[in-house]
Amino acid sequence: MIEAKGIGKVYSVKKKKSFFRSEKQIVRAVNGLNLTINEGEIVGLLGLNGAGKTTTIKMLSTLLNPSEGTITVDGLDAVQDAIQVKAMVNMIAGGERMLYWRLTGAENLRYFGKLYGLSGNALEKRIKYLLDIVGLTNASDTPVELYSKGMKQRLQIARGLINDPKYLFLDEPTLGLDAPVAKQLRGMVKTLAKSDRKGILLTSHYLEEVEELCDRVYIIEKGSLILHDTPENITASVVKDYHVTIETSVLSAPVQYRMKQGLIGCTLGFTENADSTVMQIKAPFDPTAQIIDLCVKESVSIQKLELKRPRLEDAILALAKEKSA
Ligand SMILES: Nc1ncnc2c1ncn2[C@@H]1O[C@H](COP(=O)(O)OP(=O)(O)OP(=O)(O)O)[C@@H](O)[C@H]1O
Repeated sequence: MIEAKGIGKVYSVKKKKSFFRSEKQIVRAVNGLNLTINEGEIVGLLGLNGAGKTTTIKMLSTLLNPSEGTITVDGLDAVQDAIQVKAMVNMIAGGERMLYWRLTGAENLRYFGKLYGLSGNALEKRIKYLLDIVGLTNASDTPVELYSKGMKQRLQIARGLINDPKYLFLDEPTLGLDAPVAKQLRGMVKTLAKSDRKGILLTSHYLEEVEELCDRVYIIEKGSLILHDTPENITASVVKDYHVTIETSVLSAPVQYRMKQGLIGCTLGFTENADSTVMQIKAPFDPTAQIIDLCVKESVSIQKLELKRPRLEDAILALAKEKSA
């Protein structure tokens, strides 16, 4: 398990006051953060730009020392035992950083493998295995500058796995990727956690991705934790309403009345068209089954039904609105 206790990071930056004078300024990027990542678990780290996500990941991956607090990785201290900890973690950033474009895919992995002390047969076997699992075997001898965005990102994943880390930090892994490529990558991330039992920390601005992948989510603002729970609980605690829009055969006034009576706790609105009625239902629970039952009972034919359930995105937007009010 990775356990961060009360971690903080303070940057000292020089700000120019005039042509001759500059002044030291303190930026508190992370402030007293507690966080855990277990094996086989995908944990999300969310926050607006500048909230402190990258700084947190850099501290967890030993690239930066915390100014305060402690980080342990399976009981080892990330500062005192940094060499052992480095071998157990790795980071994959989205976009096109951290790869050498003139080198081929295999050459990139060879370079990074050597940085982790791998060599000879063991390194070649690892490169072959990784290129295979990310589907780049046929492109292994092609320079990375000729790769598509999706291929580069798959190579990034292979690079992040070169030292077979137990814990992986993914900073915006699907940034700028087309929907099918992003979906394929999400599948890979799930397999890494659920089959290979790696502990994963993920930052992403795509909240649907976070909702799909993450077991737990930390939301930070200005370096401090504001919420920590499962995506389902966060959504349920902030957004209460389900919205159903249903288009049916024309509903007479008595049927509309019985619908209102039957859907206890729901708010209903009706719009009459020439040959159909559109019902809009708002409810603090998913009312779909009840609506269908009522339609069957009243011999009403359903032409279209659309359910909008509360989403993590709605919850985050509501939280942001609450904070700025
Ligand atoms: N090297 C640095 N020197 C000084 N200040 C920094 C440095 N790196 C980050 N900061 C500041 O620390 C704060 C947190 O930045 P950080 O990059 O960790 O946030 P983030 O949540 O990853 O943001 P984004 O989503 O934009 O990547 C910001 O105010 C940023 O300007």
